[in-house]
Amino acid sequence: MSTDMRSPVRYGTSSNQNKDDIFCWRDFLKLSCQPLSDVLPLWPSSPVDLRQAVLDYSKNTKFLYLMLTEAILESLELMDITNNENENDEFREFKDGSQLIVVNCYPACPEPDLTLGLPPHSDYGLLTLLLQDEVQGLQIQYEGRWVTVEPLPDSLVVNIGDHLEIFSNGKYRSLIHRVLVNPSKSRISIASLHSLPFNSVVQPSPKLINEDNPRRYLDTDFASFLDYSSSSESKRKSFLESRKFT
Ligand SMILES: O=C(O)CCC(=O)C(=O)O
Ligand SMILES: [Fe+2]
Repeated sequence: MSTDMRSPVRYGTSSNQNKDDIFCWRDFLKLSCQPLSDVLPLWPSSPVDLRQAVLDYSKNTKFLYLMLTEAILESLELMDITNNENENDEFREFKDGSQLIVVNCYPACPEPDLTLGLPPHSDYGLLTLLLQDEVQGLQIQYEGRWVTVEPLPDSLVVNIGDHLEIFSNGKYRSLIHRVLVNPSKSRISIASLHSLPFNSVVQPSPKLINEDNPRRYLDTDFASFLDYSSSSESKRKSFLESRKFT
């Protein structure tokens, strides 16, 4: 139950149990995935098949993440995927980035109207690949309304995170979402969060900035995110809002 946000294995309750005045109805296990050789021995050894299952899952989601990343870079005209020679710096950074597997459990809640599984937030990072079970709960904010993301068997939900909004200078928008709880059923979701390497500076791609498209976001890094999260300003404004030029 480490309070250190950089700790490679963390479990806990709510969103941030050290800071939250009111707890959310959620338990979580967070497993960092790199460098694998360092972190694997730190992952829980029980149940016995957990390490192998997470390992397989992280490799397969990373593969899918890279396919999506290539398509996104191509859509931004930053990469030509028909040309294999053209492995550019952007793609290399996306590939060498960090991956975090988050297992969320939202127990059945006798008074679901009094709490949330997770409060409204956007994900820190580039992309999140989310597997939800058959119980409803996830909602996204769309045109000022909360819209339920219906669970579809054998499918993943792909969420855009703050890094991709900053990197694309606002062409891709990170998505506000929240989780409701259920009066009779518990719900489990598994999120694979993909970010740039921990030490990199996230900034709008210089190739996307020109006179018609001026830079819209400040540079940012993981340390400033952690500082912001523990500051009092974070109660009033999201991290992403704090990175926008006004
Ligand atoms: O449980 C869900 O459906 C969403 C989880 C989530 O938003 C997160 O882990 O950041
Ligand atoms: Fe999220």
